[in-house]
Amino acid sequence: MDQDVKQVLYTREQIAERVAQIGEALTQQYASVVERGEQVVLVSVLRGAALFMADLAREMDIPVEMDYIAISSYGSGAKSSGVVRMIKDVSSDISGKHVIIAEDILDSGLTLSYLLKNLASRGPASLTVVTLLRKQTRAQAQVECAHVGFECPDEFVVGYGLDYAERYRNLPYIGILKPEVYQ
Ligand SMILES: O=P(O)(O)OC[C@H]1O[C@H](OP(=O)(O)OP(=O)(O)O)[C@H](O)[C@@H]1O
Ligand code: HPA
Repeated sequence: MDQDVKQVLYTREQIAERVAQIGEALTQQYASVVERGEQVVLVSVLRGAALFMADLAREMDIPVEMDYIAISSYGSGAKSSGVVRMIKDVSSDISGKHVIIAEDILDSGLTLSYLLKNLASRGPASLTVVTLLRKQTRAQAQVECAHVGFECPDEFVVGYGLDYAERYRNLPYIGILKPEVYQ
């Protein structure tokens, strides 16, 4: 897989360090909520963000529920189809809970815009977005993020959960995919 990567952007160590920082910040941010006996739920957007959430959850020193939602808009291509589809809903009722959406990448913003609207309609106590990567692209729907791991260049990236046609998710680092692989 390494030979298909043009440039490594974030190493395994850099990702681990940043995820730990975000986990610590969230622990502090939600400490009072937990003290009041309210529930915090981490929602991972499958499939890409599964690795990020698994690592993030272990960097948080407060009790959290873990749930999963599956959304797809890229299919097997490198461009958003523009049509966001929910493939799997969360398993539990999120009303009255503090929801933290853990996403791997904010690119066009379509996925998160859809998700925020959808989850907000269920009456959570609060709704926050944490994304590991935010792409520096001009055409992006406005999505407010509580934490961004890295501001990433406008290139197609893979690894640490991010795929191209279901490949490269298990790369331990994040890198730019060689354009000849997807063009
Ligand atoms: O901001 P956007 O342009 O909407 O792109 C971001 C979304 O695209 C990818 O998901 P994808 O649809 O490829 O599904 P996957 O997580 O299963 O790879 C990625 O994991 C994000 O969820
Ligand atoms: O750059 C990307 N890589 C992988 N999946 C993605 N989904 C949106 N942007 C990307």
